[in-house]
Amino acid sequence: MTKKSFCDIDNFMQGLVRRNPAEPNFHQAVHEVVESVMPLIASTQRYRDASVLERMTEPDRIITFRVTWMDDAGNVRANRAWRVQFNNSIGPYKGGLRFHKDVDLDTLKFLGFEQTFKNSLTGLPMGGAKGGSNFNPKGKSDAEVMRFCHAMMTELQRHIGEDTDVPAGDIGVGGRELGYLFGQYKRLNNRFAGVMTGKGLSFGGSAGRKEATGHGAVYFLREILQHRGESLENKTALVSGSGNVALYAIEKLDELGCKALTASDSSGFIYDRDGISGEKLEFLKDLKEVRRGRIHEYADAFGCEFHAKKRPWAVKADFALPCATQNEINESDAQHLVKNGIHALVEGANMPTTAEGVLTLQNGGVIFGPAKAANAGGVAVSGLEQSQNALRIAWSREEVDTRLKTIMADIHHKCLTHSQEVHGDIDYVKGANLAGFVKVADAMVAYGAI
Ligand SMILES: NC(=O)C1=CN([C@@H]2O[C@H](COP(=O)(O)OP(=O)(O)OC[C@H]3O[C@@H](n4cnc5c(N)ncnc54)[C@H](O)[C@@H]3O)[C@@H](O)[C@H]2O)C=CC1
Ligand SMILES: O=C(O)CCC(=O)C(=O)O
Repeated sequence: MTKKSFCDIDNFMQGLVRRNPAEPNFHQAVHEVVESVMPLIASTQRYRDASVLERMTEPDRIITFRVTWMDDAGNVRANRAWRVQFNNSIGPYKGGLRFHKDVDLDTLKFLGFEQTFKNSLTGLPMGGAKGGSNFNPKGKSDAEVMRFCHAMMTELQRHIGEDTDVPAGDIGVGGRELGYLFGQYKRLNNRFAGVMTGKGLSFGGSAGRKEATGHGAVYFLREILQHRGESLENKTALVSGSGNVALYAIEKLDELGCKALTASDSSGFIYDRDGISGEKLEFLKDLKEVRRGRIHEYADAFGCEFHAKKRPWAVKADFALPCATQNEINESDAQHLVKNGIHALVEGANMPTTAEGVLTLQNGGVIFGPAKAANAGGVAVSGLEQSQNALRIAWSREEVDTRLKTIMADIHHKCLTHSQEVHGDIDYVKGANLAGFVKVADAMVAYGAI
């Protein structure tokens, strides 16, 4: 009998789209990886024989469930939630939970798929997963969020465990939500175990986890620049978002001498020509982490520009760090960035640039740091939180930060060694995809046909 060959990208994608209709984000994420890894698969018999790509693009399991909770007015409400356990070849499933009105299976499949490669890049033993709900936290009271989280964990707890699946935060899931979720896990199971990361510092959380994704993205940018003999000092950057990733990217940029000029939320962006730093950054943290207010309040307080319903990509700067959400930089945004001479773009958010946007940036000579590599610092410190929980110890902030810097430098090095030269520059997209792929693929081959 002859064996089937799937080494044609279009053929492979047609099959994937047929099997997963109406999931454009998942198609986009897979296509980018397939383009990078297909030449390697074509030349590597053991990957072809083991059908690694077909298996890697099919989640191990998807759990769908209803979450019923009561709002403050006494109405019974129902939401849909999922956990996509994508691939546990190199470690227990690991990845965040997202609460946002637009969450659907397409979003969580693209995120779980990406997470598998990202977690592999960290060098730590973590598989890939993602979960969440179409629950909209906007405008909900603390008590409503608590009841929702408790109800969600009542089901989710059956499917997670420190050696099985370890969720964390993502959009709409921060310290408050993780506390409610972990508290309910502990109550239902009568055990205090490292089944979640991003926990509060007084109950098993790691120093530096809150800051890790934003700080890590800036460390990755610094690695890119250092490799070229350049630095962040006296430069400027555009940042989108004003949540967990954005706030700590702004903080680290400021610390390393680069002014963050912008921040945004779904209502628009602020443009502060003097840079977001000092008491202004503290105001923004309080506004977003504590008071949960809107971004225009920063402009009201400090007299800078607020652009309603706009994104910051037409402002001139040296670097861009999209840190809000997927596909927030399209082709036309990318053209603005190229026209304004942006030197490098590093993705803090997951897949914030459309496929056309990535091409435009790369063809326009912008150094492009993809999310899998650039924002891996968050999950890396989650991995360190798991290690600390398992050892029942707590490392200092300095210890965690040193390890984070080493991991980000190591990811940069892996990208370089796996990348190919395009347009006279290093292709970090190919480098990250290949480096992430090889480790997972080798483990899958070792296990045989399971
Ligand atoms: N929290 C983490 O450790 C990690 C997060 N990420 C990714 O970073 C991005 C941001 O996540 P977090 O900062 O954790 O979430 P967050 O909930 O703390 O902040 C999200 C930010 O994005 C903005 N936003 C959300 N949807 C938007 C939309 N449709 N249009 C414009 N702005 C929008 C929000 O206003 C907010 O400023 C996401 O893509 C997430 O998947 C990636 C790696 C780790
Ligand atoms: O810390 C984690 O487990 C997951 C972080 C995350 O969701 C991500 O890297 O996108």
